[in-house]
Amino acid sequence: MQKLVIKGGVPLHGEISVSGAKNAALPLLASALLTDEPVVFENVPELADVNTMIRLLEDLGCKIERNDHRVKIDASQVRSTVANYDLVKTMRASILVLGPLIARFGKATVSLPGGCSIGARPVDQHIKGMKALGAEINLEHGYVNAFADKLVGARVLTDMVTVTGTENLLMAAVLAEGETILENAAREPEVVDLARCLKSMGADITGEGTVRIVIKGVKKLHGTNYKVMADRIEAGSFLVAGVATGGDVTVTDCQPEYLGAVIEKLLEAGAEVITGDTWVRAKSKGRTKAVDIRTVPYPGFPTDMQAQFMALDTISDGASHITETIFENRFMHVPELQRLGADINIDGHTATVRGVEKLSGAPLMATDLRASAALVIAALVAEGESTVDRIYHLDRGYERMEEKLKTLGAQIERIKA
Ligand SMILES: CC(=O)N[C@H]1[C@@H](OP(=O)(O)OP(=O)(O)OC[C@H]2O[C@@H](n3ccc(=O)[nH]c3=O)[C@H](O)[C@@H]2O)O[C@H](CO)[C@@H](O)[C@@H]1O
Ligand SMILES: C=C(OP(=O)(O)O)C(=O)O
Repeated sequence: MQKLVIKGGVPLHGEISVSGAKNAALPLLASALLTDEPVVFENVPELADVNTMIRLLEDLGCKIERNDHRVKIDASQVRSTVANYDLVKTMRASILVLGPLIARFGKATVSLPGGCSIGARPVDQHIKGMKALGAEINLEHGYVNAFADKLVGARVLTDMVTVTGTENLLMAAVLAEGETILENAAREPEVVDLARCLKSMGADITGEGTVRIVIKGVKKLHGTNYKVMADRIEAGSFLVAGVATGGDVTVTDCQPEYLGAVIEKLLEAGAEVITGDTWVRAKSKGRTKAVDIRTVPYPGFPTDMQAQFMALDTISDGASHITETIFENRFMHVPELQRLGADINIDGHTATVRGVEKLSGAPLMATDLRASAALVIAALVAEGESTVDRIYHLDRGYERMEEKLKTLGAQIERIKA
C-alpha cells in the first residue's frame, strides 16, 4: 500500500495542465461498444478507473490499443455480454456498459455495483429506463439480466437527476427504434461530452445540456476519433489547493465555462479569479472568508467539490454551513479533518465549519476519492508533517496528483507504506 507524506505550509505557485475528465472518459470508453468500427479517444487520463474500464471492455472481447493518453477500441469481436462482479465491485461506473450492450447485442448481464462509502447509490432509475425502452430485466444472484429483441424509443422521466443514469439511457436509446425523450436529464458537461461523441458516431441527439434530451434512434453507429473533455473537478481541486495555501495557481487546458459554481465560491471566499479561454487563475488575497455550500446537480455546486471546499472553510474566517444533498454519507472526511484540528459539527446533511487559525499535521486516512483530495489540500495547509494513507482512492480519479503538486512547489512524496 502507498501513502503520501506532505510537509505543509508552502504556498503553491505556478501552472498545471488539467487532465482528461474521469467522469467523461468512463462513459465514452463504454460507448465504443455501440459500434463494430474502431473508436479512438484522445486525452484519456491515466487513472485506476480508466484501467478498470479498459479491463472490463477487454473482458467482453474488445481489442484495445493504448498509447499514452490515446486509446483505440475495436468492439467488432465482442464475445461476452457479461460484466463480472470482480471488475464491477472495484468501480461503480462499470454499470455504464449496460446500455450499450443491450442496444447493440440485445442482452447484458451486469453485476449490481452495490453501494460505496459515500452512499447506497442504487441503479433503479437505470433499470426503470431500460424497461421503458422495452428491455426485460430481472435481478438474480446480484446481477442485472437484461434482454431485448429490440429496444423501442419511449419517454423516460427519472425520479431524480442521475448522471450515469442519463448516460446509460442515452447510449441505449441511440440504437433504439424511434424517438426517446429523456426528461429530468442530467445537464452535467460530461453528459454533453458523451452526446457529442455519439453524434460524431452518427447518433441523432438534441437537447444535451438541458433537462430534456431527444434521441432519434439510428440503425448503426460508425467509428470516430474523439477528445475527452478536461476534468473540471481536477481543475477545481487545484484551484482550491492554491487559494487554501495562500498561493497563486493557474490551471490550463480546461474549460472555464464548466467551472462557474466553483469560481463563484472562490470569489465569495475572497480570492482573485481570472479566466481566459482555456485557463483559470486563482490567487489568494490573504485569509479567506468562510463560504456556505449546498451541493446540487449541474449547473449548481458539484458534490465532487464539496470535500475540497470544506478543507478551505476549515481555515477561513467565520463559520459556514455545508449541505450535501446528493449523497447521504459524503462527510467521511470530517473526522480526518478534525484530526488536523478543524472545528466541524455534523447535523444530518449539514456540516457547520468554524474556521480555525491553523491546522497541524497528523496521520490521515483517505475514505473516498474526493475526501482524499480534501485531505491532501488540508495537509498542504497544515503546519508540520501529515501522511495520507489509502491513496488508492485518490488514484481512481487524479492523474499523478503529487507530481503535479510538486511542480507548484508542494513538499509531497509518495512512499510505500
Ligand atoms: C462516474 C461518474 O460520472 N460519477 C459521478 C456521477 O455518479 P452517479 O451517476 O453514480 O450519480 P447519480 O447522479 O446517479 O446520483 C445522484 C443521486 O441519485 C441517486 N440515484 C441514482 C441513480 C439511480 O438509479 N437511483 C438513485 O437513487 C444516487 O444514489 C444519488 O443519491 O454523478 C455524481 C453526482 O454528480 C458524481 O458525484 C459522480 O462523480
Ligand atoms: C464519486 C465519484 O466517482 P464515482 O461515481 O466513480 O464513484 C467522484 O468522481 O467523485
